[in-house]
Amino acid sequence: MLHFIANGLVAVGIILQLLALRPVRRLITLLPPGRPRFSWYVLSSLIFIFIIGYGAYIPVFWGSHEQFADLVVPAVFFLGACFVLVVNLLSLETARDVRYMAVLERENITDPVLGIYNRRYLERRLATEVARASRYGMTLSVLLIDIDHFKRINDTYGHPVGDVVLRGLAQLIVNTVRTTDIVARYGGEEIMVITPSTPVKTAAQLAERLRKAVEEAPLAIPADLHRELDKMRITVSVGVACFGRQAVDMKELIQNADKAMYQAKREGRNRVVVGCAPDA
Ligand SMILES: Nc1nc2c(ncn2[C@@H]2O[C@H](COP(=O)(O)OP(=O)(O)OP(=O)(O)O)[C@@H](O)[C@H]2O)c(=O)[nH]1
Repeated sequence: MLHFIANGLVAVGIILQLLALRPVRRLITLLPPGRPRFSWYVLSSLIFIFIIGYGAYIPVFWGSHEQFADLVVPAVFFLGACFVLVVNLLSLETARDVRYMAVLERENITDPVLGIYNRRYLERRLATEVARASRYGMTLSVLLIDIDHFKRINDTYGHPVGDVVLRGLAQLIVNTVRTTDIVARYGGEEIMVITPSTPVKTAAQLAERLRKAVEEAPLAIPADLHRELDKMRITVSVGVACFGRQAVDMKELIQNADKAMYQAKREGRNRVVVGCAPDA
């Protein structure tokens, strides 16, 4: 009887270890290549070695379980296998939760139409950048970009085409600015670019480069949205503002960018207006 229990515990331990390999395999597919993934490969190799060890135990100690104390080792083997299985299942569940939370967090800060950061993130990030610029005496500029006569596009071709144009513009801006710049939707058809550690002269040059890039690169319109229209030319008006004497906080920075952008509209659109002194 003892002999049966001992070998039974070890045999179930083998099955549990084999089952424990499944969550490890799934976990590995969730992880990007790198050290954690490699570590899980190492762990699955260790489980293989355990399985071989368990398998070897049965024939080696066959018939040697005569008293109750002889069950200690098989019991430890069994509990060890339970432990490995539970840890692997929990690790998989945790990895899935973390991944899900990362997706939620990304969705929470992303505009669903434009695919860039949303207003919530913009405000949080701008507050951080203003605090950093103020604390370390660094330069900080923002660009407010608004599509000219966007209402006409919506009215003529419909809102879905308007959405595609907005998305195309957002992508063009993301591709034109530095990776350290932050591109976010400020409002309806307004996009803001935060350019940390950037003096007004450089920000103005970037604004002009963006304006020109938009003017020169017609945005593609998918055939299923509009049969006759495959490309759309748009222009933008850009307001530039900088942190410093004329804007001592986030509110003033946004106000100045807004004022400069509306001045660009008044002056005929498709232009850049810099709303701060050249030495800022
Ligand atoms: N398709 C689409 N349109 C939007 C979205 N958000 C705002 N709009 C539209 O953007 C247009 C903004 O129009 P206006 O503020 O009058 O400005 P405009 O026609 O661009 O003219 P100017 O800015 O003066 O050059 C409105 O028609 C809004 O409905 C959006 O997410 N998708």
